[in-house]
Amino acid sequence: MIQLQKLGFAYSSKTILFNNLNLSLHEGSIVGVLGKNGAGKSSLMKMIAGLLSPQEGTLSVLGYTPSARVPSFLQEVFLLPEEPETPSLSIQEYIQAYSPFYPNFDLNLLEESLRVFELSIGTHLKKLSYGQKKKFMIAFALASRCRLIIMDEPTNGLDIPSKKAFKKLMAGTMNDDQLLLLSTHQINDIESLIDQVVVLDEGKVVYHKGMYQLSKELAFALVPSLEGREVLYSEESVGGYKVITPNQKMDTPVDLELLFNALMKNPNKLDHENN
Ligand SMILES: Nc1ncnc2c1ncn2[C@@H]1O[C@H](COP(=O)(O)OP(=O)(O)OP(=O)(O)O)[C@@H](O)[C@H]1O
Repeated sequence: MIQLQKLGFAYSSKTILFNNLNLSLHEGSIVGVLGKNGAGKSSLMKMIAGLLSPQEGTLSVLGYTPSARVPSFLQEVFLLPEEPETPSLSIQEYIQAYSPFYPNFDLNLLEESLRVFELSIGTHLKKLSYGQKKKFMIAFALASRCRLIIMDEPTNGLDIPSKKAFKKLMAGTMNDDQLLLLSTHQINDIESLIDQVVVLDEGKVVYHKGMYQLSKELAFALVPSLEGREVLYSEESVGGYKVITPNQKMDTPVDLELLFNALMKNPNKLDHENN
């Protein structure tokens, strides 16, 4: 669904953001995009949605060149930015005004999501808090039933019950012909949700792997000492060391935060896809 080849992008000649970026993503997945501040997560998402145009390489999304922004492409791609701007309308009016852009819009799903998020359809958007507005926009994005849904930091501003509701909604509503791309620093919010992880660093994809494959290859544990172990990465922690080791015996839950820290220290240490 998304193919990036040898992509190059710079906001100015002094700051090259992407240099030879390669990535291939297919439908039927929920993909988490991780990276340090300024790694380019939001820029990449904007590029995939056609709001920025790469200066080098090729980018194809659903068979389209995103920056051409043809209507049939825009109907199938929903980008929810980190700070969504909403017009001065009630939730009901917003739905009436914007749902016709999406041919597969699912009003039942929207109503169900509003119920889960405890939002009322008659409320004016200007009266919503930041987190409530965010929840409405998440609900609307899901209800668009676009084939590609992109969410930049979706859980930012959500309280703990809402984060739980978010995960439940995401896991229960995505179809096999859809791709959900999430960027976040809130790794714990997406750990159990995503089935692929992409890590950006220094203008490149330094890691891209399915969570199942990851748990087959690597083990994550808390151990009292490092002695006598083949350790790929370790971090001191309460009670000993958090370690990543080759998985030789059994699958352990993936600790994405530890994986991310390990990749930031040395992207080559873990098995990587340095396209
Ligand atoms: N409109 C812009 N003009 C110039 N530089 C920009 C612009 N937008 C972003 N940048 C720069 O591009 C780099 C990547 O920014 P981007 O917002 O894509 O990163 P990010 O990974 O989403 O960061 P964060 O995690 O902090 O949200 C940063 O160095 C940023 O300063």
